[in-house]
Amino acid sequence: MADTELAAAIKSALAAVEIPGGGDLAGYGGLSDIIVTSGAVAFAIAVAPGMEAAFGPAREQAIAAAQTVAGTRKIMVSLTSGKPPPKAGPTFSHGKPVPAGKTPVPGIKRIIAVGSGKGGVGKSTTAVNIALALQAEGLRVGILDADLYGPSIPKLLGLEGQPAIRDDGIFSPHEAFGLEAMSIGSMLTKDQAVVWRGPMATSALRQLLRETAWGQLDILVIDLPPGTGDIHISLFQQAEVDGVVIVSTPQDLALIDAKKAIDMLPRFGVPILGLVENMSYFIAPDTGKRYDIFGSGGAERAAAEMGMAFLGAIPLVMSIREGSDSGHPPMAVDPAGAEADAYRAIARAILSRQPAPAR
Ligand SMILES: Nc1ncnc2c1ncn2[C@@H]1O[C@H](COP(=O)(O)OP(=O)(O)OP(=O)(O)O)[C@@H](O)[C@H]1O
Repeated sequence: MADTELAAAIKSALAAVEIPGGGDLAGYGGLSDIIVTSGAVAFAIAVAPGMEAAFGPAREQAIAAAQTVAGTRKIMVSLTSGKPPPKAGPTFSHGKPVPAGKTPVPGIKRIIAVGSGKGGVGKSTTAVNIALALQAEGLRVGILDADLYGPSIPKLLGLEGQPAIRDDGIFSPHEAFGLEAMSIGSMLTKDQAVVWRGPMATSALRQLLRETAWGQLDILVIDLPPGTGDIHISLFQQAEVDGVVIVSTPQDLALIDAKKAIDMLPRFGVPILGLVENMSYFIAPDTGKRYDIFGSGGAERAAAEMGMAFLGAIPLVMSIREGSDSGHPPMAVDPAGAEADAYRAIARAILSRQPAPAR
């Protein structure tokens, strides 16, 4: 079945799902487009603030109904709270038409998200150092840890304590190395497990993004969770993300995962800025000799095959691991070092594709 036919069949199946207040999901104005990829089906249900729990059963039934027609594809349904999107007509933000449901985040000119196909490839480390490298280019930069299931920004930036909350309930972000930083991780006790149900995670993301006093930022870097899921869908549907950077290691498996991760982006209208190859090669600390331990050029070839830009490669070096794991990002503590050069080159490649902040 073609993707459009499958989307239509899923929409018909959603007619069997009752929603709070009467009526069915297929006819509900808050139902987003149904996005079908080779491995997944994704859609969102916009509900009024406070109605997330009431819509929980409808979400479960929607997943079950979609699964009956979608075969082995993974079904991802998120509840987004806020005003249901208007039924017709584009809304306008900063002079540009934006798809229904997306609203700008006040004070933030551009949003760049950093994602990966799977965990452990160094996505968060790369996000932090790219944010610092963008700052080194003279931009005001913030970083939001959207990896709600495994937040690592507090460790990477050495954030201590909880963010302050103003009288009006808005978070004051942490300041670290000149970055404005927010992470759910700094609100958890050490080793506390994060168990979110989908709607809770998406509303936590909305709060972190929209109820933080970011000030005026040229760029907000968002560290996404690995893979694709509720958080990605929720973010891409509520905010205009100007581009996504995909981080991958050279191993083939990770690259296959990365391909899956990027497959869904164009369907949300989110541009892919390009691929960063992390832990690309190893420089022996004693001899300075370079070893392409996983083979070389895999990510660059994969990027070319997928028709996207190759933004650069970061070596596998002990100083990155040690500095990152102790809250001393190499880009901040050794801006003249070779590692910083690699991150700076990537930041410049990003800016060359996303020139001056336009909003
Ligand atoms: N270029 C590098 N050289 C050496 N170590 C690195 C490099 N990049 C990341 N690391 C290390 O790899 C580990 C995983 O990195 P990181 O937490 O950034 O990955 P991630 O993809 O964000 O993982 P998760 O999916 O768990 O969030 C960390 O210990 C980090 O210090």
